[in-house]
Amino acid sequence: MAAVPTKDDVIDMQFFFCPTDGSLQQLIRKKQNHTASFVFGIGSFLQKKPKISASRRLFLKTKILKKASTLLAEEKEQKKIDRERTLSERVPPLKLSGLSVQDLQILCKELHQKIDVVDEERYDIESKVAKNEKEIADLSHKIFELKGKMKRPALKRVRVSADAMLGALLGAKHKESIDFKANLKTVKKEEEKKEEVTDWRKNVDAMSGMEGRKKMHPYRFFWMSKYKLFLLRHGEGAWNKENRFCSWVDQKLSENGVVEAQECGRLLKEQGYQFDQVFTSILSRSIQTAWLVLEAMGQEWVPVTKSWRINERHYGALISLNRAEMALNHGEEQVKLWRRSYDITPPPIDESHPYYAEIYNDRRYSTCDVPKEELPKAESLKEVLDRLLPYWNDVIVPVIKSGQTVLISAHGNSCRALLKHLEDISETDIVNVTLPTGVPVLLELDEDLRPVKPRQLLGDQAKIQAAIKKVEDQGKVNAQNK
Ligand SMILES: O=C(O)[C@H](O)COP(=O)(O)O
Repeated sequence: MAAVPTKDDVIDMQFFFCPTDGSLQQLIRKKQNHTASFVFGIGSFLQKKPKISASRRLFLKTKILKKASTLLAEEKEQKKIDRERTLSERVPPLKLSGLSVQDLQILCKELHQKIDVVDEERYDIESKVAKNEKEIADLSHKIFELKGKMKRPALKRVRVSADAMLGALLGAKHKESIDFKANLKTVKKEEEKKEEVTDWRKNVDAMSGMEGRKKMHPYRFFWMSKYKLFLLRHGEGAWNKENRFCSWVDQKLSENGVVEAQECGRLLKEQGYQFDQVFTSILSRSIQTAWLVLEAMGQEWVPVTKSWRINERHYGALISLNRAEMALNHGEEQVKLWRRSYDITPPPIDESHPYYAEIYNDRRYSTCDVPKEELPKAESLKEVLDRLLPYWNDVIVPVIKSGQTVLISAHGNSCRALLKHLEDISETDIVNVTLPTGVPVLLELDEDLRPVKPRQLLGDQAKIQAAIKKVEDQGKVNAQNK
């Protein structure tokens, strides 16, 4: 029995800790009725006690996670038992004793025929699934391109009969025969029909609710890339290598990090990019990365502006701790919550923390646009975005809109926060965004700074995927501290 929940389960559990977000709770209840209602109950309980201290809340959350994990494991075990029981009912063991050679041959033939039929059905289903998946991917891509760029027509209430509702919920499937070839034909018919009605470009005004008002410029449907923006997570830092939460501790780049930054600069140069302004945090690893990139590009003269608002997320009391050890002590799911959730703030740093004095006595934090006492003591990703947005809007946006190409040499989580804002990523989906070190992210934006296409991580895609996985795995118990 698996004691540790799967990735999906973990995501489910993250939702439990957003008791103010009704839609997420519903999703959980749909997925894991039993566990969800248990945790939901405690979540509501927590909500009713706003004065609860952060450490107490953390303690309770950890307990809840453990309980939820046990319940999930029990559910899984139960499902396994049910599956085995169903299989033994439906597939009785073969009785071979007393059969002649001829009987055995006939039985073999029959079994082969059955296998052929099942195989054929499997093949048909797989093709249908692949076709649907492709269609979903195409539609998602279209949604991505359209998101935020057209006014959605106001939805009207319509009366739908129970039959029609059932049809809408179940699709055409409930009327179809189980002849898969016939189904494939049906799919084709549906597709042809869909193409007719979804050719909305031919009827742009009606579909966008624009009749009688200012017409959209036709090019709005081929949103042009007006600005290019580059985000960069600094090269590997000394503590990335040791798998410790580094955050506001001012670690320098590791040897590998230096190479990563230089390679990033060479790649950008090869691809012919030029920067007009660079923004960094006030942490050395992001500044060092910017310098190395500009040096490799031969663009050392480009102005570099620094702000604490671009700093890495403040990991509070977690600073300097080893992620794999934390996973061992608190569970991988808890570490993932701390690292990737949107609005969970880790426990705050206090004066007893070994790095408190080093951080807050550092002269650089006396130069910030907020008094030192008001600087964060721990931050969720949401809080990172809250402190980053004013700087983005007031300082960086005007530079980009003046036509300058900007590089933001920042950190894993300050980049994630900005991506969430620019790409309008949901609180649920941002959990799955992880950036590798030293890989430039190119965003192509329209005149209102909305992305016109998906972000591009520049470089060897296989290496980038492996690097992302490595960062994700840092929060696992057996993470190698290479
Ligand atoms: O602060 C750090 O240690 C990293 O730069 C970011 O860590 P994370 O990948 O655990 O968010």
